[in-house]
Amino acid sequence: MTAMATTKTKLARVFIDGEAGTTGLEIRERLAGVAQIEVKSIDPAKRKDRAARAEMLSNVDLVVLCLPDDAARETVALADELGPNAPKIVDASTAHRIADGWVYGFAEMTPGQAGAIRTAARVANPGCYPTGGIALIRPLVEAGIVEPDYPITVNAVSGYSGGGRSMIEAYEAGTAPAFELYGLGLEHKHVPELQKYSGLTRRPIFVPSVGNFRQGMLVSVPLHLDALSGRPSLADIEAVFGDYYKSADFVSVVTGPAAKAGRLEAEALNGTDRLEIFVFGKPELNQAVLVARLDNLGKGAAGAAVQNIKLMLGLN
Ligand SMILES: NC(=O)C1=CN([C@@H]2O[C@H](COP(=O)(O)OP(=O)(O)OC[C@H]3O[C@@H](n4cnc5c(N)ncnc54)[C@H](OP(=O)(O)O)[C@@H]3O)[C@@H](O)[C@H]2O)C=CC1
Ligand SMILES: CC(=O)N[C@@H](CCC(=O)OP(=O)(O)O)C(=O)O
Repeated sequence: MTAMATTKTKLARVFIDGEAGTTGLEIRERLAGVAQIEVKSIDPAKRKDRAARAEMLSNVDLVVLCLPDDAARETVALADELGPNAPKIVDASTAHRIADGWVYGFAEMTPGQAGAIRTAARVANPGCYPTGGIALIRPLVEAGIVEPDYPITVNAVSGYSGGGRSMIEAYEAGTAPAFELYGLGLEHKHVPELQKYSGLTRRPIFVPSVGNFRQGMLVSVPLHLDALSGRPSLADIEAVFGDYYKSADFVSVVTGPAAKAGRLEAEALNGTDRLEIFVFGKPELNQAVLVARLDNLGKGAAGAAVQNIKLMLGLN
């Protein structure tokens, strides 16, 4: 008999804590297509059981937290108890986005960010709205066009899946409004990460809204060009974005007729992990509106999480 051993590549083991939730399901679907990853599931009856979760943590290479903030903190505490045997962590909740010891999981944010994610043990996945806002603001702050203390306003609209299971149920039962502004107390949970990673010293005003469509997102930033450093033209701003994202796989700058049409719908990137940037405006008025379009469940959540998981496991 030929002694030919079958060589089996070792798969990376990933546990999705909260795999039955909105974000967990999206991540699970995406990981099903990654040959080098084996997703480990917990007995659904034990999904909130501390001992069962601790046991799972000790048997995987990476855990993704798709949980409310308090439950995410609890899983991190369980991982801390494992010391050097703790798995790597990607946290999709808001709990650790500006916390020390965590790397912010927006790979295109700076030239070094993908490298930082690659070597990190703990990565905080960005919020959906900050993904759009930071993508628009940070390049202009770094280019010196937007001063860090410029009074920035960010407006945004999201599909209702952004609100998780309870909001999805309310919309699908027909009990939610067709459209509403919210966060009008100006304390939305995304403001701290939006400010920090955009590089702003002045707290931005953030006005989110939600409409009667399942997923899709537009994040917009109005600017008075004559109040910016160097009074840039629309073309100058487009050029900054074009250069900043020239090597990015998932972020692109849309120019030409689409950017001149003067209107934009929110659902065009649904089902993708991409983010598009548009520069609208009228030179004679010295006014511009920058817009980021993304799928809140794609680049705004699960797409970014899978991008981070792959980087952390050395798969891209
Ligand atoms: N929806 C979105 O667009 C985005 C959401 N996020 C973040 O991801 C996280 C999850 O959100 P989302 O998927 O929308 O929420 P969902 O409400 O859809 O899902 C949350 C999941 O967590 C489970 N869960 C709740 N408490 C515990 C616990 N103590 N132990 C174990 N499992 C628990 C829930 O189970 P059960 O229902 O049985 O209680 C449910 O399966 C949140 O922190 C959210 O902020 C991040 C980016 C985007
Ligand atoms: C429509 C809606 O309610 N959206 C959520 C944000 C969803 C999201 O991506 O935020 P996290 O990643 O921080 O959960 C909200 O405004 O709280």
